[in-house]
Amino acid sequence: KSKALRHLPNPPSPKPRLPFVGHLHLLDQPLLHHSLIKLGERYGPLYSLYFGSMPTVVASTPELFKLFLQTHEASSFNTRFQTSAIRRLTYDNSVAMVPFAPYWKFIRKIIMNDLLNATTVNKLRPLRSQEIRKVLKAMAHSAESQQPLNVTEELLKWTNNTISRMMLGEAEEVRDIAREVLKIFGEYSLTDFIWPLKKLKVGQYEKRIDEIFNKFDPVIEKVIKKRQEIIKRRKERDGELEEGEQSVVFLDTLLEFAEDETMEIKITKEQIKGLVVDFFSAGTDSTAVATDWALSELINNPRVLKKAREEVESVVGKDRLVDEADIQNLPYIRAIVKETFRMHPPLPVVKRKCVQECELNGYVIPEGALILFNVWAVQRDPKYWEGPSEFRPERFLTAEGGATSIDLRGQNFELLPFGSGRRMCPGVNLATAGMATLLASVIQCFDLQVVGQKGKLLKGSDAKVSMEESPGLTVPRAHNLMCVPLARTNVTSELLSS
Ligand code: HEM
Repeated sequence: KSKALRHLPNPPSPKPRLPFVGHLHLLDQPLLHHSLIKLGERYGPLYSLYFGSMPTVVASTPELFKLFLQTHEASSFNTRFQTSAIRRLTYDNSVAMVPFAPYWKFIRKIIMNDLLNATTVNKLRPLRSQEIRKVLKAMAHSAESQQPLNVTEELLKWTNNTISRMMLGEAEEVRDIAREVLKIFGEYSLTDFIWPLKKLKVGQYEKRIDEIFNKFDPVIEKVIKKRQEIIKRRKERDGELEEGEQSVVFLDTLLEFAEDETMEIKITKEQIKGLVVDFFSAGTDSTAVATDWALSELINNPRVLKKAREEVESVVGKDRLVDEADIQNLPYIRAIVKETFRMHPPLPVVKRKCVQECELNGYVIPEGALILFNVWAVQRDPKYWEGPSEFRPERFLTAEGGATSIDLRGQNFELLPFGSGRRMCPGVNLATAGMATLLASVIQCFDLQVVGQKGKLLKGSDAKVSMEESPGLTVPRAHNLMCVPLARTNVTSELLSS
């Protein structure tokens, strides 16, 4: 501790702290957020742990979130902690992980102004609509053949295809290898916390990282070469697009910036590759998992589904498919999205790193500490939410049916599924718009009949989906959502013939 703060304690901590593992043995639940809640019952809303040799501080009230992510963010909590898998597979250039330094500012500005800004995202609306139609088409096929559909898998394909096409102009090859990258990001690597293990490289973890890297790199190199050719040809035609060519491809934008002498920083190929991995890892599973939770809640809450369907039918009708532009007129659907993120944040524990020692609520937060914000706990806390374990979208609506002022943009500290502050998620609009459109389209076109574990259709009050969680990079439902959709509208037959 510095001299100025020496008189202050660290947040309370369990005793004893064991050699090498620190307090890791106390994480005795399969999911981190549940272990942290259990420890919080004993040590309060702000406490410290050692993950191996890594000092870790856990916070779990909106007031604390605000202190960390607003009051002290700029000076102390502006960076994240990265594992060795993330470092290697993002070419040590993940925008999500790099320190709060000129490169982060530069690339974050590009993301906000040139990639995920409203105009660019709008230009890609037809692409997103095509990808939603693919999901609906798979449902229509399943409805016709009466063969169960793995909806969870379709949703993952949907988000991977969407991000892949927006980013690279194509989907297939990169998508599969990107899934492997994500899988290893999600694995809990003890080698990163317990230093003797680092030397032993236990569990072949590092070897697998290298194998995945060696598989991923040539694929992305090939895509980059292809895009460079396309950019060259386009320049020769004075910027005119080829027949059927996508109007925006993020990779093209980035490659053009790399050639642009007037840019304040010259972005390198490694940095571009890092950003590609970032968008896959940040934007695919998270959106698919959240949508899966939402559909499951709708299946388990027929009252909510009925109300949502009434809204879609009165605003859009039955003769045309819901479009992303309709979402602004569907407040109940938007409330369903918020309620899903409240109950099932795909990242239940938001992580930051303390880069400068800091006093907070009478305690010292040490430099280098990993900070864990237990967003899941706050979003289910009866102190902040009435009937927190009930799926009730109405809580986000006024008496007149409009939206309340609580949103997902990091200003309401009791609801932070996308984080808050300077490093808040830049994909919040893209993710919520896509999710709302997909939900409204499914609600409009199908009834999802649930298939149970034994492969039989579940009927009446048995037609419920398990809400058990499973661990990973994001927190998905433990079981795949298997359904036989039942077509509700003529739009479905049009889907099959398209
Ligand atoms: C349901 C979907 C999503 C959820 C729940 C989610 C959640 C989050 C959270 C909690 C953070 C950390 C925020 C913080 O530390 O305050 C984050 C960061 C980030 N997200 Fe998302 N995200 C989602 C979708 C997306 C999408 C679609 C993209 C991009 C296409 C994206 C790109 C990023 C990036 C680049 C960062 C790092 C930002 C930085 O460090 O400056 N996310 N996201």
